[in-house]
Amino acid sequence: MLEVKDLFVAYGQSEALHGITFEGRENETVAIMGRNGMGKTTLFKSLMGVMPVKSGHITVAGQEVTRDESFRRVAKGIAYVPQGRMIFPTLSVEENIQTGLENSRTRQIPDDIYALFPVLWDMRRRKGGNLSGGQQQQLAIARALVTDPKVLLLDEPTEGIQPSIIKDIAKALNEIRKLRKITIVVSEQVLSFAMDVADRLFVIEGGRLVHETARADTDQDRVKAYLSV
Ligand SMILES: Nc1ncnc2c1ncn2[C@@H]1O[C@H](COP(=O)(O)OP(=O)(O)OP(=O)(O)O)[C@@H](O)[C@H]1O
Repeated sequence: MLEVKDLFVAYGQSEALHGITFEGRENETVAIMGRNGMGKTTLFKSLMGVMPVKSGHITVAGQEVTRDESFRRVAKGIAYVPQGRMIFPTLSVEENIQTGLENSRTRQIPDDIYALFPVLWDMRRRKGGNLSGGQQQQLAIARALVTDPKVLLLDEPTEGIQPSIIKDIAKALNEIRKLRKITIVVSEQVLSFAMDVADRLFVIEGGRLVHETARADTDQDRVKAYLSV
């Protein structure tokens, strides 16, 4: 569903990704694990078209998106939940979700969104900025989902979120995949969360994927060693 082939990305003269290749299959969740500064955010920004690609290819459901602007990628089926969530603090929860519907014919929020995140229904008139970190994360996921993506990208969804809520987010991601059979790609530093949601795990280090493992075969100590400084 998502194919990434030999991706090179640079900040000016400084190359940050040195040939990333992986795929996310239909109805599969993959986790990209790595410490701060290893290239997770750069990878997600280049998948979403926020950062240009130097060379390589990105395809979604067989369609090339490598040189597309972000809004075209959304139309072709990618949705993005950025690091730090980036919700609109002064808009209501409902309005925040509707910003995801900007290019669709209806402003109607599909019922299954509130079924996935009942707390957002309870809070639909509140300002986004008044929600807790975990609720804002759910809001950011809801906003991404209304575009009906084939591929959902989440950059460090557990960052700054308390452990009990991390479990709720894992549950929601598993539910989303079950209902929609989409591809989910999540970047993470929390191994227990990745083990809860991902079918396959990759480790990124210094802008390269250095380790790949299926969940069932995961040597957790080995992955932890990559994640510790
Ligand atoms: N705006 C920038 N200009 C130059 N170099 C950058 C810039 N942003 C990131 N980098 C470099 O690119 C590399 C990858 O950074 P990136 O932010 O993708 O890492 P990350 O794994 O997402 O870390 P974090 O968890 O802190 O977001 C790092 O070496 C970083 O210093």
